[in-house]
Amino acid sequence: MSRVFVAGAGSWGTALGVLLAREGHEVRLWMRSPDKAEAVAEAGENEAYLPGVPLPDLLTPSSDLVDVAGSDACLFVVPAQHARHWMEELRQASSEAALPVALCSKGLERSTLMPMHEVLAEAWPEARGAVLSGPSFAADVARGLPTAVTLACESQAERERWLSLVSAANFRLYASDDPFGAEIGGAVKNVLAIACGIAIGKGFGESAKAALIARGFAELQRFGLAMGAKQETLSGLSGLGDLVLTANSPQSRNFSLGLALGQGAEPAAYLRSQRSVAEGAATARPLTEKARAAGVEMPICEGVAAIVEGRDGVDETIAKLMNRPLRAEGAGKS
Ligand SMILES: NC(=O)C1=CN([C@@H]2O[C@H](COP(=O)(O)OP(=O)(O)OC[C@H]3O[C@@H](n4cnc5c(N)ncnc54)[C@H](OP(=O)(O)O)[C@@H]3O)[C@@H](O)[C@H]2O)C=CC1
Ligand SMILES: O=C(CO)COP(=O)(O)O
Repeated sequence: MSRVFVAGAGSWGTALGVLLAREGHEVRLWMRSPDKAEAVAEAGENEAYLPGVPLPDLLTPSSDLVDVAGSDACLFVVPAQHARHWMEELRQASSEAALPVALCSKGLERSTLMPMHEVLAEAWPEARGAVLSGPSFAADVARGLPTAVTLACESQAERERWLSLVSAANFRLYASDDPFGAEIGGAVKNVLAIACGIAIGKGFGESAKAALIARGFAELQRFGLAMGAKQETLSGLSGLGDLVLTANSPQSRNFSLGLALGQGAEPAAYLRSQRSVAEGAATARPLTEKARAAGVEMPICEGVAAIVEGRDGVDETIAKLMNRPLRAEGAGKS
């Protein structure tokens, strides 16, 4: 039995906390609001983010960051744009402990264009980072449905510890030594899922969506390889696997955002109306900036960035994509 601190009590943090507590681990599920922690404890359920899932006795909701100090490991599940601040707070609360931290958030930091493991290295340098990412809707995992994800970490010993800590009967972990590749897949697929939602929202049909998935995956690979990710990671669970899940399901917040935009919703108003996070909206611009700086073309992601930031309309963006010069297929350069 281990003591695990789960930082972030949205749907994914809650589902992971429930999973670990069902496996017999002692879980602190941290949320920033003391009132919410009290309400969740009283209800025995996180009604706002994961309704209908009873919290096991071994899971304690808490708003106290100092609980991280006595923990054996930390799962970090705070949305990407708020990650740095809370990593710094956790560092302080843990007295700069060299704690194993599995990054479970999927996005790039807008102000620095950094993936989460680079943010962690700056904000909490003593922490021993790993990445947990793959096709896994919180509600599916909480219901105990069969799921498989990637656990990526450079140290083999650390990987093995994570595998034995987080694996459960219906939650299968595959090990990888490529944390950067695992993170890239999760960040890029969210942006591509918005594009697929837009296509369905516009009524373009399944053929258009399949084309976006295939050409979007070419973008994901181009970008990932240029950044040093491994091909096998990009075409594994955390890359292709998560793209297939997210780009095909209204259960995805990113796909749903795209669906609404395709049906005419105004991006900023839609995003303001949602309690849940659609990480692709914030990641689209840093992703395309990073790609441009590396000389990598990502026309679909560029289009999504322009739409979610209100720089271009859906119809103009689609016309630009369809009128690009004809070229050979393949991940290639463009
Ligand atoms: N849901 C899923 O199926 C999966 C999600 N992920 C990833 O997990 C991460 C968390 O997403 P998810 O659990 O779905 O989140 P949800 O959309 O379910 O909930 C949003 C969470 O963000 C918190 N939050 C909002 N603003 C802040 C802030 N300023 N500081 C700290 N916390 C804040 C909210 O807390 P509050 O209530 O206090 O506002 C709430 O806990 C994302 O990166 C997502 O991509 C990964 C795999 C699966
Ligand atoms: O990352 C996810 C599933 O793997 C969840 O996707 P959404 O954030 O789009 O809901």
